[in-house]
Amino acid sequence: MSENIFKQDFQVTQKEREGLHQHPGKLIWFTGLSGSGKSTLANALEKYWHDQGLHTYVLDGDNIRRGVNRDLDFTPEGRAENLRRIAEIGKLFVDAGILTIAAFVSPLIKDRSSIKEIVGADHFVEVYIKASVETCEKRDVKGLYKKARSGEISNFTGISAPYEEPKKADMVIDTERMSLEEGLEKLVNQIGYC
Ligand SMILES: Nc1ncnc2c1ncn2[C@@H]1O[C@H](COP(=O)(O)OS(=O)(=O)O)[C@@H](OP(=O)(O)O)[C@H]1O
Ligand SMILES: Nc1ncnc2c1ncn2[C@@H]1O[C@H](COP(=O)(O)OP(=O)(O)O)[C@@H](O)[C@H]1O
Repeated sequence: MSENIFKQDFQVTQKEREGLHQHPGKLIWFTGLSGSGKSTLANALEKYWHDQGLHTYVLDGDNIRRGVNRDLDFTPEGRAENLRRIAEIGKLFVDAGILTIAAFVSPLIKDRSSIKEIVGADHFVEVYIKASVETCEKRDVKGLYKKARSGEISNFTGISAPYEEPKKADMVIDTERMSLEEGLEKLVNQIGYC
């Protein structure tokens, strides 16, 4: 099948789109436990950049799983396919010259390495949104930890499924030690673009 499919090039290139936007296309990848602060920080970062006139978009776990990836579960295979598709979607957004923030638990090192490979290291920034299981469980924003403890939800990251901490993240935002404002400031200063 794939030997009969050819890459089609178009006149307008990624570089030209980036030139028009006056910033590069990037995939800023947030990984961390449920409740660590990924969505909160993604929202704050997009709002900050958008207000500076930059071209942005957020890909978020819950939203993608309610739509394009609604057929996938939380088994290791389901998560790997979820993340593979998101990496391909992220690659398209980068090609469109957009500063894209992806907020996914993405618990396994091997899956995060594959994402980086698909998107390309030059366009990829890995950010570990760090908070302990204990803190996330205390926050329990959606009541999912309670359900995981009672066995109502299986394969729940941090409780009944693993989370592998990044060993070499480009950036770490520790939401137990930093306020939302401090986390946002660190992201903006270290990633740049404004
Ligand atoms: N079993 C299990 N484990 C982890 N998370 C669960 C699970 N079941 C449902 N949820 C909710 O789904 C959100 C995580 O989806 P992701 O696509 O980010 O997960 S993954 O990257 O494929 O591991 C996650 O969103 P966040 O809380 O925003 O992280 C949860 O709300
Ligand atoms: N420093 C912080 N940075 C981000 N969120 C924080 C911080 N401190 C507390 N929180 C709270 O933690 C919760 C994180 O929830 P959420 O952003 O939905 O996490 P995730 O998307 O990782 O599941 C929110 O209720 C948020 O207000």
